[in-house]
Amino acid sequence: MEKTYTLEVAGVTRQLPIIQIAEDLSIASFVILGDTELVTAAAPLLADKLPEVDVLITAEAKGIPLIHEVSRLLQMKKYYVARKSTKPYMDSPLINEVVSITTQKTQILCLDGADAKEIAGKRVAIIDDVISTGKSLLAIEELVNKAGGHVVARAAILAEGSAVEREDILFLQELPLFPYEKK
Ligand SMILES: O=P(O)(O)OC[C@H]1O[C@H](OP(=O)(O)OP(=O)(O)O)[C@H](O)[C@@H]1O
Ligand SMILES: Nc1ncnc2[nH]cnc12
Repeated sequence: MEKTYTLEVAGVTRQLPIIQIAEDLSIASFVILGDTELVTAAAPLLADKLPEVDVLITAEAKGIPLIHEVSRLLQMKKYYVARKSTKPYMDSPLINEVVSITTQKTQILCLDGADAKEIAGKRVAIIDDVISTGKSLLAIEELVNKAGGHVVARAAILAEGSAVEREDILFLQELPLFPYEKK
């Protein structure tokens, strides 16, 4: 039978499948895409924790439903998404490399130049579903800095592994890593 981890967050319980991602490491897979109940339960709690900010930004893909709901609750008319590929409709995108705990090949993060212009000089909150190694967070922060914005908050539903020790992030719940778990 599949091993699972019971996550309780924002009054919602989920059985997360434990998935091996490296020879010596498994994670409890947390996928909020499609999970309306969890996103709508977690977003107001995160929104309450945020300081005053001008704009919100996330990275494609799993942060998108969350940032949408947080933005809606804060009555912000727009949010920003750093994409994982460039598109022909982007105007001079800013590009950075990103490696996350689940990354299997080099990925990029890019911010449309038109969005970058709007972020310049703004107080920015980075929103994500989970912060683990912090590399995705850092890659987004570097893009915001390149755009001339100032990151004033870093928020996620979950802090995974050693991220729970960070004092510069806001989060609702901890998620353990599973080193040397055998299937
Ligand atoms: O702290 P880190 O180790 O960087 O991990 C956190 C990142 O990993 C996940 O995205 P993932 O890379 O799995 O991409 P996806 O959202 O496109 O599925 C998550 O949405 C975060 O952005
Ligand atoms: N536990 C997790 N599940 C899915 N994606 C992740 N990215 C970082 N940690 C993750």
